[in-house]
Amino acid sequence: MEVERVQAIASLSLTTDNIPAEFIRPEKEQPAITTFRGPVPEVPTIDLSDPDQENLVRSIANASKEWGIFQVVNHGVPTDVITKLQAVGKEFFELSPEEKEVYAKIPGSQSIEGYGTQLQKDIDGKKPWVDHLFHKIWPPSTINYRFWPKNPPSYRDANEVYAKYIREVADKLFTSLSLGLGVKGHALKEGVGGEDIVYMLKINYYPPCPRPELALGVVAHTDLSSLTILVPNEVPGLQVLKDDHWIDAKYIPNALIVHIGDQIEILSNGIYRSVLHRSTVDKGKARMSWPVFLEPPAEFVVGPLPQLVNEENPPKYKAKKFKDYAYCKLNKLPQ
Ligand SMILES: O=C(O)CCC(=O)C(=O)O
Ligand SMILES: [Fe+2]
Repeated sequence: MEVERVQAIASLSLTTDNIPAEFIRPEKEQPAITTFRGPVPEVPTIDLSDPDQENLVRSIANASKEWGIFQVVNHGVPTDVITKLQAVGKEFFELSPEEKEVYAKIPGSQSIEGYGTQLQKDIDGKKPWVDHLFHKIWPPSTINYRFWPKNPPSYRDANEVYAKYIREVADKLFTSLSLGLGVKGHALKEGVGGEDIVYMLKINYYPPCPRPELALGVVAHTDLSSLTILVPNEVPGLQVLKDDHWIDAKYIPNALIVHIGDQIEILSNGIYRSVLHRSTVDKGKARMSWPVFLEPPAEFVVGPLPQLVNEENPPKYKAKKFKDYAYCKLNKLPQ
């Protein structure tokens, strides 16, 4: 069966100024109705180059407890590395449909890697306004270059360079997050797989949408990962649920957006929170984002850190292999 890409639906919709009914969210989800417009606190921004280590640890820990999301600036990834990552991803999505389909997900495969569109509708029978490309960028032994676009030719180099820098940012985050829990600096990284952590890149491509007030890009969810480190483009759209309000994360050029994922919530026994978030779409411009999901290896068991569990603080989560956790979450089964 030929899969319908949202990008193709979007080009047809441009002439009709309407979108197919399966993209119209129920009112309880429509961004025009549910986005909070009052005065709102802002997603915290953290300067990763802060020489005051204690202050850095405190800010990261507070943001992860109160928000489960923060933006980082002065993170050490050079601007041109981010610009190239964005440029080659955008060039890929601007290729012809035939050229992109070469990288399509393999039907029936267990792997999420490849170019794709969410096929199953959600409980309301609705679809998200987004296409994507998934592929691993680290460790080298896990990479399948079959899913890395050959065009543009600099795609591979741009992604390899980004992977190298983003690992340094991740290490720094894991250390601060661990120290913020009062455990050894390496505890969280080791707790999600250490050097075997899988870096899964996703590119989200949200085509322009004639009725952005009715549709959603990615619907409300928390990430399965340990951490997610995301590069957005200049079109705002990320929203987070804070104190029961959906609020916009502002676009800060060259900042990276860090999400606490489910695995860090579990390891911290609920001290850090994985953030509920979603994305909206734009009428005139394509929004894009490049999240990298830092995932434990499939067979790796994640559970609350023993250092954080005692009689007063019993474990709030079961220890589970990551693949079993992911299976239950994706199939909406109890954990
Ligand atoms: O595009 C965004 O900003 C959010 C994407 C996202 O949450 C996801 O792909 O998991
Ligand atoms: Fe997400």
